[in-house]
Amino acid sequence: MRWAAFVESAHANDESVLQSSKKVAIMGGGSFGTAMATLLARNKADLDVVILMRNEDDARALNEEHRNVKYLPKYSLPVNIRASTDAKEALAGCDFIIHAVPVQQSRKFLAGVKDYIDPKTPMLCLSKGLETGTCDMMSEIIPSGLGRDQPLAVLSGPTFAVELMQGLPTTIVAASEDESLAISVQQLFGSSCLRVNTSTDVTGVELSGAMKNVLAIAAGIVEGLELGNNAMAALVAQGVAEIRWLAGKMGARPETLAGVSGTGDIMLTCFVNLSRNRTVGVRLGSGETLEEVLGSMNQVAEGVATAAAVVQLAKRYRVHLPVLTAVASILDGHMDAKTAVDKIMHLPQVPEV
Ligand SMILES: NC(=O)c1ccc[n+]([C@@H]2O[C@H](COP(=O)([O-])OP(=O)(O)OC[C@H]3O[C@@H](n4cnc5c(N)ncnc54)[C@H](O)[C@@H]3O)[C@@H](O)[C@H]2O)c1
Ligand SMILES: O=P(O)(O)OC[C@H](O)CO
Repeated sequence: MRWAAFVESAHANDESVLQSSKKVAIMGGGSFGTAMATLLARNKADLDVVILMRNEDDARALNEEHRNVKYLPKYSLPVNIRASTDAKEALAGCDFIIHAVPVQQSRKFLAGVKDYIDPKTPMLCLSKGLETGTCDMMSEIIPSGLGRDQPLAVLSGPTFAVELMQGLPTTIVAASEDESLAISVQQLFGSSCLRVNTSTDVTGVELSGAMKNVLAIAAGIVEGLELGNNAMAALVAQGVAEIRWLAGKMGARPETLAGVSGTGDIMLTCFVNLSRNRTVGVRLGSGETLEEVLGSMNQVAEGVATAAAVVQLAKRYRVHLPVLTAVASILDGHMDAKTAVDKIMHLPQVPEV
């Protein structure tokens, strides 16, 4: 992560990508899709920012009231944001298409819209998680769902949607195997309230964004069980190591895991009550069932589905992940939270390495 003033960059504060862009579509009209749409619309007042929604009533409400009434009702949206339920119209002629559909629904969703997407249009993915069954990352789901390679960047970091809406200072990482695309994303989104760090470590950025959601559920469980601050700090440190062990074996770079999209997002999601994944954990630790928790939420907590994929990957890559595996066991009902803590505390005493 390089925030130093002395870092020379030929691209620093270059707004040419933003200036040449005329239309951007966002697939998925939830809280994060809406927040990132808002940043773009604020960056350029005559940019056509269209959110592709499923529900006619939600789209009409957004167009009439300039608010996302379901997910971010308190915030008024810039007038150059509009909603559409017509995928063909929304996705035609875009400079960029942003993907903000939850991970488990993405493959099917993409197969349904692929014919309306120009194969040359860069896709920018905001979704964080792993697909159950396949264990695929979004950088694998997107080409598979579209049935072709598409220019792709993934965006991940400590970025609560509501704080973006409030214009609070935020940093995100844009990762692409194509460095010039990552730089384009930086130029498109960069502003006085959003720093965009570029990276070519797609695997590192995606895996840390996906696995931190599982760790945040664990942190929430510790909170809900009232196990104290010592336990919380030890749990998160152990979880960070487990993410490093698995992601490292899968090709992630250590400096990515230590950076803003790794440690930064882990700290945010594990320690701050705005996190939906942490909230799931708090409620489970307080004695609610998973059915009760999910039944009362109208937003996605990606860590719930990703936990099972992490267990499969741990087996595939032969790494022992006691904390992340325990989360999956609690979620699938094989173990209660107190037993999981007891089991972890009775693991063999080990050297700190
Ligand atoms: N909210 C945040 O602060 C935040 C921050 C960073 C990343 N993310 C990630 O962004 C992704 C989206 O999260 P969100 O917060 O916008 O979720 P959300 O729960 O607020 O909204 C989900 C959106 O997806 C749509 N959707 C659900 N199933 C769909 C389907 N089958 N087809 C089409 N659309 C469907 C819903 O209608 C809704 O508009 C997640 O992967 C999340 O982890 C969220
Ligand atoms: O609310 P959560 O737990 O889905 O977390 C949102 C973002 O991923 C935080 O960066």
